[in-house]
Amino acid sequence: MTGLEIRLEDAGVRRGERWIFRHLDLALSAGRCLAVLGPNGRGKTTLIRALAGLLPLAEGRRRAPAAIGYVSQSIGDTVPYRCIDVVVMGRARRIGLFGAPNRADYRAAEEALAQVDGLRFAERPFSRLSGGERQIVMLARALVTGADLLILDEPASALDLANQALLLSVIERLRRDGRHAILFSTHLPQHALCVADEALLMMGVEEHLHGAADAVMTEANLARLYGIPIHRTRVAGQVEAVVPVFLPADGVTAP
Ligand SMILES: Nc1ncnc2c1ncn2[C@@H]1O[C@H](COP(=O)(O)OP(=O)(O)OP(=O)(O)O)[C@@H](O)[C@H]1O
Repeated sequence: MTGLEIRLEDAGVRRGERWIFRHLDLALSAGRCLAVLGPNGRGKTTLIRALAGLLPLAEGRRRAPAAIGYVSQSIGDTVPYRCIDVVVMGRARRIGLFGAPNRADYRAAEEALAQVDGLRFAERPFSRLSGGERQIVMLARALVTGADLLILDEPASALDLANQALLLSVIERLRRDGRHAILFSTHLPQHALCVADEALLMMGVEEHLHGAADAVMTEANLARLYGIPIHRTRVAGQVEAVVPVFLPADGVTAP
């Protein structure tokens, strides 16, 4: 374990006159993984940007390490570089303002791409990748920072099922090494159940349910969070899926 910790105390962020969240307390240390859940527009990205130090708090306190591996939700499609160069940019803190990346930086970038099964993208222009492919490259860029704290905004939003599994295995491996703290937002509650120790449910501007993922993500809490009936169902061994309950209006079900 390291002394790594990110912490928010009684934190609030306002957009104009409107509070996005208030009175939010959060602490995450090395070896832990926290998932942030909430419906569209509830404030997950706002919280993540505040945690990453990209948005100021209107009230409360933030304590965070200087180095953060951050993957944003929106990834520009105008970046004219090869993917390997995009990943190397994650070394900027190590390289320094006036330095140039060396062979070791490129080797580290290749290793990071290999970790996410993305080596095949290395020479391709980032701007010509699909949304999911870009997400994979940006994950490699967060890994290559060497930062102990990773903050990932909906890292699975564009990933197919195999790459979702790959992402979860990367998160799980980082969590288990005891050096990293990982915080991610998601619209896929089963991802939280798979790899997160803790979950934060953003129920409302001033209501945040935070606790052990399994304990806080009850069907009742998830139903209240999303405003629809939700089932947690065991699909394989300890693995659980979380599904919305949807019945077609005409009562027809698939054969
Ligand atoms: N730059 C901005 N100026 C004003 N309001 C903003 C700005 N960015 C976001 N908001 C508002 O803040 C609220 C929270 O947005 P945020 O992007 O944090 O939600 P989210 O939970 O991440 O949503 P989603 O799941 O759809 O990505 C939304 O109502 C949004 O319209």
